[in-house]
Amino acid sequence: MSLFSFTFIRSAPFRVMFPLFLAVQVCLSIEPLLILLAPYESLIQTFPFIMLSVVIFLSQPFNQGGTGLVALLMATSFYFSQHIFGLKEVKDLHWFTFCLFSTALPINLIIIHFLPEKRLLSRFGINYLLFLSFQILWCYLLLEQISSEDVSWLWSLYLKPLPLLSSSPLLLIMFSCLLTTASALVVIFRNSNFDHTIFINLLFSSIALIFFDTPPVPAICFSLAAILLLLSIITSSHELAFIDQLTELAGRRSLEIEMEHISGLYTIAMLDVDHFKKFNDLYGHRTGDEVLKLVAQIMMQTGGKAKVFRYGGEEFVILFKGKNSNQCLPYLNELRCKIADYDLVLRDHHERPILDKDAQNMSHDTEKHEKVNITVSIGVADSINNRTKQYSVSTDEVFKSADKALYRAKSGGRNRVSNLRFA
Ligand SMILES: Nc1nc2c(ncn2[C@@H]2O[C@H](COP(=O)(O)OP(=O)(O)OP(=O)(O)O)[C@@H](O)[C@H]2O)c(=O)[nH]1
Repeated sequence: MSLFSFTFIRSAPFRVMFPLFLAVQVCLSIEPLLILLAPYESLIQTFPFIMLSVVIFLSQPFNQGGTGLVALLMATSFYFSQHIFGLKEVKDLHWFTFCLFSTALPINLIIIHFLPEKRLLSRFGINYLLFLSFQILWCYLLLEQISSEDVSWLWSLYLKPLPLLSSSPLLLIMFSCLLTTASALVVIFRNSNFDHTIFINLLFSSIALIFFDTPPVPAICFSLAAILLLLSIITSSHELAFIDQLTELAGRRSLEIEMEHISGLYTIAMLDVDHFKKFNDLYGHRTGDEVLKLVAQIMMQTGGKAKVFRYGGEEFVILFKGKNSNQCLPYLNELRCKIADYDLVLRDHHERPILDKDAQNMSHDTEKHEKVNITVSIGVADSINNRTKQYSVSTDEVFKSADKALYRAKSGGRNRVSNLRFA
């Protein structure tokens, strides 16, 4: 996996470590940052709004409504924390309301995470915006009602800071850090785009809370969160366009782009799951999907620096650059054997929908052991013209040859690799 590939940027370690690295850099460089950014104070205060507005705007055409909602929440929180409640004398009513907002921000991020539909202009999005307005109104009314004595009482009991760490109440910092840690674990174990979005915002709002009285640190934190949100919109759009959602392999569009730029010596292998229609009919479409995922996982381990793509349906393509088809055969035979030897344990075989006559003849033993084996056929061709010995075969012709070889593997009895050089 290359350091600059989208696969690396989408990986769970990168998604957790990169924002953490930036956050640590901010914490360690506060003094130089204060000096460096002093002349640009007003720009720094405006920058989060500019970036978050860009995120809100782009979230709509890119169909990333959840990210738009989060950006709107971050912009609202930044506005209230900096322009209304922030930096007033400690322990007064404004400070208390700032604490309320600091608690509300992580809670709201979690609420957005659990919204069933995360589009800004949907029933849930609009209801959520109403709920957000209600929270602001509630804070306003509370501020009107509560007295300084009440705040002092709360302060002495619950809102004590740890001066060595921050002027913010320790309880709030702990709450925020706990949610951030939990969301980092969710990214590590599940690694969805939206988990990542929530993690970024929890992390940077926690840092902003710790350094709330050291401008421009909160503005830097909100700006970094916005920049990472933008990056997240780009990577998830790339994912939708180029990655197959079921198998998580590169999709057909990625293959087309790869083939537009390919030249010289290369080999194409087309792989097709045998009797997959019967498999679907026998065990159900959902089990069929699981099989495709499994085949994809095994294919990802193919040796010889192979690049693996889902071509469509139950067909996959393997690309070997710099190798002729003979050099690729050992890797392909190893892959074929690995798939054939894999004992697939079926969990819901009782729900099988159709038992057609041919399907009953498939090699399975599900009644006793709930185990089944699948096989694949592979057709191979390379870019060497057999007559001239030059790498002059067009990509279309290599594909046609690989397809022909696949047909030969199927008609030859399946579960085999057939090599066909273009002549
Ligand atoms: N579960 C599942 N099935 C799919 C998917 N895409 C295509 N299929 C099924 O794959 C089957 C392909 O069947 P065929 O093209 O007839 O080929 P086959 O049954 O594999 O037979 P041979 O290729 O001759 O061995 C069809 O039944 C499709 O419905 C998918 O994403 N999930």
